[in-house]
Amino acid sequence: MEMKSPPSCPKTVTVRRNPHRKARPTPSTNIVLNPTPSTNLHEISSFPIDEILSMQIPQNPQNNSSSSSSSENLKVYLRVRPLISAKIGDQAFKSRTKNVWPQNPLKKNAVKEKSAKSNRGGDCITINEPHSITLLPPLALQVSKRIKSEVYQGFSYVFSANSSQDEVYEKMVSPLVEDFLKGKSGMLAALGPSGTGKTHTIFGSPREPGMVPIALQRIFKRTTKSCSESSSRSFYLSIFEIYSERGKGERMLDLLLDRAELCMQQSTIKGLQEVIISDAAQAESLIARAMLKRATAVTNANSQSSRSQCIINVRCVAKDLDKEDDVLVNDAVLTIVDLAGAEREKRTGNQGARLLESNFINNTSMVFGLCLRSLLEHQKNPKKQLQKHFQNSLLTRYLRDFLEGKKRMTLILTVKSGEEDFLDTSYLLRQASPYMKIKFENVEGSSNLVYNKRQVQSLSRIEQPKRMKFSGFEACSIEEGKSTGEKNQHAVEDGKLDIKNRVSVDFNPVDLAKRERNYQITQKFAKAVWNVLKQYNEKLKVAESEVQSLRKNLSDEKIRNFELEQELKDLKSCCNCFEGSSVEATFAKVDTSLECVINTEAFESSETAETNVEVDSLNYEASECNSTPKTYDSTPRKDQDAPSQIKADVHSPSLMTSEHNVISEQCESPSTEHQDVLNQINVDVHSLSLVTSDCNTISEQHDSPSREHQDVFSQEYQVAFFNLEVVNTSCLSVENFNDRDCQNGSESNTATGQCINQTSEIISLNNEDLNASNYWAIKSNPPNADTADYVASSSQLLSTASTDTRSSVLLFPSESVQAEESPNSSPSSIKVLSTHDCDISYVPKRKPNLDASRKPLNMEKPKRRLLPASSILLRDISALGVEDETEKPKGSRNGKKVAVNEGKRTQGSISLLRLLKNNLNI
Ligand SMILES: Nc1ncnc2c1ncn2[C@@H]1O[C@H](COP(=O)(O)OP(=O)(O)OP(=O)(O)O)[C@@H](O)[C@H]1O
Repeated sequence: MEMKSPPSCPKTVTVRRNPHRKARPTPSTNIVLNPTPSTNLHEISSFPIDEILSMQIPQNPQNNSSSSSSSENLKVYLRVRPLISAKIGDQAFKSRTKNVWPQNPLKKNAVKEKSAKSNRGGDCITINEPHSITLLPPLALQVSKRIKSEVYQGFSYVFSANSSQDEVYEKMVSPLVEDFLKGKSGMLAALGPSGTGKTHTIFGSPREPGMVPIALQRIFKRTTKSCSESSSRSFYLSIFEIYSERGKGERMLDLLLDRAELCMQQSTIKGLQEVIISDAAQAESLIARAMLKRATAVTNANSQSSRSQCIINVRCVAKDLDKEDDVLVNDAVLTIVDLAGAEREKRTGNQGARLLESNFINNTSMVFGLCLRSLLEHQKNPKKQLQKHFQNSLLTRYLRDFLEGKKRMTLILTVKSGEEDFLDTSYLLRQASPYMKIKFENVEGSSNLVYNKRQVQSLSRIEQPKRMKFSGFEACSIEEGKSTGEKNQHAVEDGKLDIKNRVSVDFNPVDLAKRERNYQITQKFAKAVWNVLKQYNEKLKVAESEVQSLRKNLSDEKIRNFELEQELKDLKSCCNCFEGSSVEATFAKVDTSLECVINTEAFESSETAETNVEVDSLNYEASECNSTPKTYDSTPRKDQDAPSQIKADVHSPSLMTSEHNVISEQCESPSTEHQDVLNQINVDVHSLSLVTSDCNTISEQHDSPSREHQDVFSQEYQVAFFNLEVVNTSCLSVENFNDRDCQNGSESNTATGQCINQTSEIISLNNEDLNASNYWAIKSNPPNADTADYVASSSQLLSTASTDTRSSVLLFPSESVQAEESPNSSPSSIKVLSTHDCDISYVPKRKPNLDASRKPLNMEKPKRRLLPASSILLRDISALGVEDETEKPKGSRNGKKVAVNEGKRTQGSISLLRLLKNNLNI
């Protein structure tokens, strides 16, 4: 929308009450009429969804340690038992055969032959590197069964036949012991065929102590160095075996308590005696005595073959809380299991009860292997349920947490490298090689034994927000949490798991990492959404301010448009205004002429009297015709405001100022055609005394909409001073012109009456002081009784003043009033106060010089006829019975200015002179 400048108007006519309004600058937004996108706002960045989803959750160092432990695969070590010479083997065989069941002579010979062959043959195991071996089948098998060599790798370490016990301990058991001393529970299990050195590795011999003695020595060696640790910890030793005698079921026997029968409830063993151990020697002694109580037997594979599963527990108990490090040391158990070696009947040649024992041993080994397999499959495919094979054996039930991957476990496979051991070795390695892929998701490793209190609190806090709404992914996590919670509940019922175990059950590292990542993503997402919403909110506020400013501009433009339309109307009516102004100018000229006539006549009529009137100047300031847009008409205006100001300055020894300001306002209906007329007449009269009389008359006319034409409300005060006789005599004639249709002019009349009163007072004072005779001729048009009262009161004042001064005042009602109101009212309104010394000042009615051709609409409305005062006077005089032969009202016709010919007197003046002469007896 483009703003158009208003049309140029004449300066003398156009009054711009509402000047140009410039477009308001919109606050801080550079808003224009055609709104464009604001440039001061930065563009809202796109939502960083990719950034959020691609973020990486930094891992907690503690979690890293735990994850390292949790991601630790099952450590599987391989130890190859050295080959024993035939001699030694024979001696051993001879010595062992004493303790075994009676052997079948045929089988006995067969075993001897095979052992002799194995001793003669080479090794079937070739250690490629510390982590892999190659299993070579015997030639017979290669030929007959086309069995090829097998490579097994992935072992944590492969101990050769030359490896010492210490080397095995350092590389395999020492980490467990260290963790144990740090509070981490762990298990070491020896698994392998019979006679491959499991018992030798675990317990050893006096000359070659096994892992348990070395561990005890290392444990107490460490504790004795630090008095604080020894004083704060205590170690308990318990040894029991699971034995199946003659296939009658499994039994749990306490080896430290003379093979006392034990029972298992859930995962705990009731009645198990724990012997506190204070040093390594004591522990070794206890272990030695326990080994003597263990069930062993002589088999063809081993002269002293273990017939039971032996479990040794070394438990560390923290005495008090280390307050300095704020570390809570809990119980840690180092579990070492010496399994009974699997036996093949062909090799062992067992029969009877021993064969039943072999079944039990093989079954236990098989369950153990099944548990590990199930754990491995479960870890590969979490949807696959973890088979509860552990329920099939006391051993696996006891080692449930380990076999379910909740606790760290280490396996050592023992094998023999003889050719006759190829099948057993191959079977073991085939079964155990997948175990190396088993991962222990064991948070217990980091938090089970030694963990921070704050960590427990943080984990508890993570568990709390169950009221939060989770997505589908987290809902699955919750379901998993519930399942783990149920499991944990069982553990609580068992009374075995402590708080660290419960924590490990509820929060595995994978779930925690996922939850942490989801939480971080959700938090980032919420922050990003919040930032975007804030940006949009700011942009919305700016847009609202723009809309408001645009609305304001629109309203301003509407107003301006309306004003321009009004000005256009004013301009259209301006032409008519010029015509009206000419009419008003004519009025003014007529008045001026009349004034001159009056004054001239006054001079002439007061020939005998000493009249001294000095009129320095009569300034008639031109009437101005200003078209003011004060009134808003929908119809073209025909008459314009015609404020006229007439100033008459009359210099005299004294200054008398009479100022009459008449302000009239008309609130016109759309049908109004005439506007306000403001006439102000300032008369400055130099008189004897300084008298100032201000009369302000305000009249308002409220025209009914039905009236089509309005009369011009005008007030004119014409003042003429006549100084009569000797002393100054002031004769003030005030003529108030009111239209005949002015029905609501009470205020103006009232004000006029007040003005008259004031003037009367002034005159009365002058009369009293100066003893002068004043002749007042006040022609007014009282439309109501109020004005009449004022006139009457004024007449009274004047009458009192005129008693001494022989003055007469004539009050003339307007002709129209006389005509419309009542014909009888005119005599009543005409009061001859005095007939003595009458000096008449008359003001003829003015009649606008309206040309019918130029204003046809005004033809219907009553014209303002300005009749000469002489005609009115003659009419009044005729009412008084004064004869005037030649009198004929000679008013202005058709608005023509009455020419004032000083040399020729009008009929009115002649009649007036006659009347004055008669009254004054001149
Ligand atoms: N690494 C080794 N060095 C020297 N001798 C060993 C080694 N391993 C085993 N032996 C000897 O082999 C024989 C059998 O060992 P061991 O009893 O430990 O086998 P095992 O696996 O426990 O058999 P079983 O399962 O029947 O109990 C023992 O006499 C033992 O001394």
